Amino acid sequence: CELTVRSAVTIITHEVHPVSPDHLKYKQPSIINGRKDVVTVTPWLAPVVWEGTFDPDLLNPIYKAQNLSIAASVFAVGKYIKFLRDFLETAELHFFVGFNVHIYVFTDQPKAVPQVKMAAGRQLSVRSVPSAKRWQEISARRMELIQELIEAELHGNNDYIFCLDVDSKFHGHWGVESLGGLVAVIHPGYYKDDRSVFPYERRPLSTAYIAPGEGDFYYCGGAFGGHVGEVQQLAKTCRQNFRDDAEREIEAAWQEESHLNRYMWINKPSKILSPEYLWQDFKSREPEIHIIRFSGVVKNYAEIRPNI
Ligand SMILES: CC(=O)N[C@H]1[C@@H](OP(=O)(O)OP(=O)(O)OC[C@H]2O[C@@H](n3ccc(=O)[nH]c3=O)[C@H](O)[C@@H]2O)O[C@H](CO)[C@H](O)[C@@H]1O
Ligand SMILES: [Mn+2]
Repeated sequence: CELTVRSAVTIITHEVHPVSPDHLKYKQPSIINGRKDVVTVTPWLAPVVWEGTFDPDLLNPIYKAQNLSIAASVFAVGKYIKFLRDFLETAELHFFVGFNVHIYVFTDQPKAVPQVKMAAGRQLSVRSVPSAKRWQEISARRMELIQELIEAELHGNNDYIFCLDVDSKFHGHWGVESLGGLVAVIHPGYYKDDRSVFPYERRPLSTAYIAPGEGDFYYCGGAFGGHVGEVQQLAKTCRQNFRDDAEREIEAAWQEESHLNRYMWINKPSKILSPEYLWQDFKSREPEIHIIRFSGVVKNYAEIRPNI
């Protein structure tokens, strides 16, 4: 697992300074006034994105000039196909509007993929995947398929990728402020908790093990992303570690989410997205959440999953 450790220098050298169009008009920045109710930078100096920390009038022109392409992967296997229409329709309204977006749908029912009208510059591709008997397998196998997708198709064609749960909808702007080398989303369920109660994998036998007193945040398995090269590394490592665990007959507490948390503990994300970027519909709104951008729908697990 420690093979995954790469020096922070590799990540920092990826970052190119932003170039602004000349004479761009936008609100004057301040280092005095701004969000005071939340932390907007990690101890390793990665920004934490909250509403009010970025200016789309400044960011959009900077990124527009780069002619970026953003991929998104979403899996809709078995009964989860029913979530796909809302996911796709709301992505049209909120997810990287005005940019080149390529959504890859992985499903065992290609014919059931809904026809959703997409704006110019946006496209959808459907990939067939077999079904599986256990939801844990479907969820964890995403890492393997994401790695293969990046290696087979994305290098050179897409700059960034986000990997998203299908049982969710967009409700608000999700755009270029979310881009970064390695991007993690803070899980909405644990961000006020002490790390001792995070549901990390706690058995030392697993490659996803995180010891008591370790860990930064609890990140979501349902949304993560970054440069395609970074996500390839992440997916490859998590897939390999999941397999190594399987050989020892151990499955991490939250499957690929546990492996992702282990990966992000060593490979610190270069940008962190606040829980605005993955909320849950059943949770009541908290005062620091000024906007909900993406949120998991309420679902009946017993009814939609192939196993309990
Ligand atoms: C919001 C969030 O962070 N959710 C994570 C959480 O539980 P969740 O309860 O959100 O997991 P889930 O049931 O939504 O499964 C994750 C994803 O796998 C796909 N799927 C799953 C089952 C199935 O029968 N068909 C299918 O297509 C689908 O894209 C779904 O969104 O923990 C899981 C651990 O395994 C994943 O890390 C999820 O991403
Ligand atoms: Mn989910």
